[in-house]
Amino acid sequence: MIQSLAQKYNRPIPRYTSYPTVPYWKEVKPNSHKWLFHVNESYYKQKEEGISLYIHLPFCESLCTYCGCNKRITKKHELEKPYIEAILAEWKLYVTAIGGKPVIKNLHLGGGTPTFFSPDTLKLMMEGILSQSRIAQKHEFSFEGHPNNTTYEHLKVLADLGFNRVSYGIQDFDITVQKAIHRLQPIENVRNVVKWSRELNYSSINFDLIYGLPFQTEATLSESIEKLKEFEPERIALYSYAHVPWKSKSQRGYDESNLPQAEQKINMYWQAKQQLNAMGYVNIGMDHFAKPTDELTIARDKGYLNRNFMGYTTDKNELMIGLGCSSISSTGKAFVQNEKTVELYQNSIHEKTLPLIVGHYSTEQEIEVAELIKEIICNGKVTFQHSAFLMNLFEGAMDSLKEMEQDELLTIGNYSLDVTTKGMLFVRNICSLFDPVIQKRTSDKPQFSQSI
Ligand SMILES: C=Cc1c2[nH]c(c1C)Cc1[nH]c(c(CCC(=O)O)c1C)Cc1[nH]c(c(C)c1CCC(=O)O)Cc1[nH]c(c(C)c1C=C)C2
Ligand SMILES: C[C@H]1O[C@@H](n2cnc3c(N)ncnc32)[C@H](O)[C@@H]1O
Ligand code: MET
Ligand code: SF4
Repeated sequence: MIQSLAQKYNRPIPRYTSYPTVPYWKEVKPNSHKWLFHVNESYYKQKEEGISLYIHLPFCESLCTYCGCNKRITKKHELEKPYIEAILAEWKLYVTAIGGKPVIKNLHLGGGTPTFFSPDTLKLMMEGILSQSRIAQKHEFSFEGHPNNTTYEHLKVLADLGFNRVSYGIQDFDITVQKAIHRLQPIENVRNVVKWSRELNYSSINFDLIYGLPFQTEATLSESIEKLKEFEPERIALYSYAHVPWKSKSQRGYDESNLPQAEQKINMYWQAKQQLNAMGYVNIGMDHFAKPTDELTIARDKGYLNRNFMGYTTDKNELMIGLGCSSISSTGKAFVQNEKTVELYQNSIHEKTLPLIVGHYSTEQEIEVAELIKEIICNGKVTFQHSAFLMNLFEGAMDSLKEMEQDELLTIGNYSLDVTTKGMLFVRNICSLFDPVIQKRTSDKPQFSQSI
């Protein structure tokens, strides 16, 4: 049954970390005055609660061949200083435009590999950021650590600066898979970083895992999940491998016959889900798991689970400022993305101009669709009764919805939908029914990963 569903629904579909999705944004080289006007407007609405800050730190010493992130592979640590100087200069441009020290509620260092940077450089960067900000009382500061190069000093320096969450890229414990993805990562390294994180009182540890990597099977994935038991991470992101060789050149080296296909991926996910549930983890959205006491589970239960460019979050802030190359900023209805390469990013900052390459200002209808998609992908439950426009969308999708109901992916109510547990695996397909852009899409040009 689930096998035939794989064939039927496996299509290129966005991951819906925003709506509209980046390839469909309309503004090329957005005007920074107009963007900053939107930032100010959004900032004043949430001046007291605080904003989210994302800082992209792109360098990695070694290339993992599956990687779809924006990164620069290098061993030149002399690149660290000029990069953080640009980050601080970019923050200053925002602080000047806002005209005061913004309160920061959520802060995330992503990558690339933040722990490529020395603890001293990270400290310098964070002190620079925080000297021009106020930290919200109940703040969440997190970073992505690579188990192979995160040191006790990194964890200590960041904990002293207010960091209380850490996410480790695990991907897979299996040695054959690790060889195939060019990422040898002894479990001993994971033991060390987890032990230090606990000693330093990080309140939440996340593990990133991927299913669908070369040579993975249900059996190897099951063993890897067994292995993570000893670490008791509060959260687990179990991502579906996004095969996008037109975008990530290193993926072109994969022999596609070694990659698990859609049906096998579904089986892998399903088995991993059962295993994680048996260990006490709760499903959150399409690819996250969390302990019942974790804030992510509480957010889901209380209905404030959110989704942004980093995936699922508990973050309620409307304004998210992204610093660094390729970073995305959003006010909820206006979006911009920065220059993608380190050089173009730094050049623009040296000229004291925001390095904006694309952007988008949503129409009222796009905001309605964005809210709808967020409800479906976060809560698996949605009503269309808010407006005639949404009711129309619902009616227009009726044939496909009925088919999905027959496939037990959802149940249809009175202008409402409920996604089933099985349907959560196909939630990108469900969302895409209400995405006019995808419905109308005719181009053969590859743009998104397959939905499974
Ligand atoms: C936690 C780190 C981040 C991950 N992704 C992003 C960050 C900061 C940012 C990001 N991810 C994507 C985009 C493009 C816009 C969009 O589709 O909404 C941005 C700016 C999507 C994306 N991410 C990956 C790929 C291959 C794509 C392309 C879209 C697709 O076809 O799926 C790789 C990847 N990065 C992260 C994850 C979890 C992931 C793949 C599952 C983390
Ligand atoms: C930030 C996280 O993004 C995930 N990640 C990076 N590249 C990919 C990809 N192509 N497919 C799925 N997940 C990916 C890794 O799990 C990493 O830890
Ligand atoms: N680069 C780190 C790792 O692979 C963080 C996650 S990937 C952006 O472990
Ligand atoms: S997975 Fe992490 S370490 Fe590996 S190349 Fe991507 S960003 Fe760098």
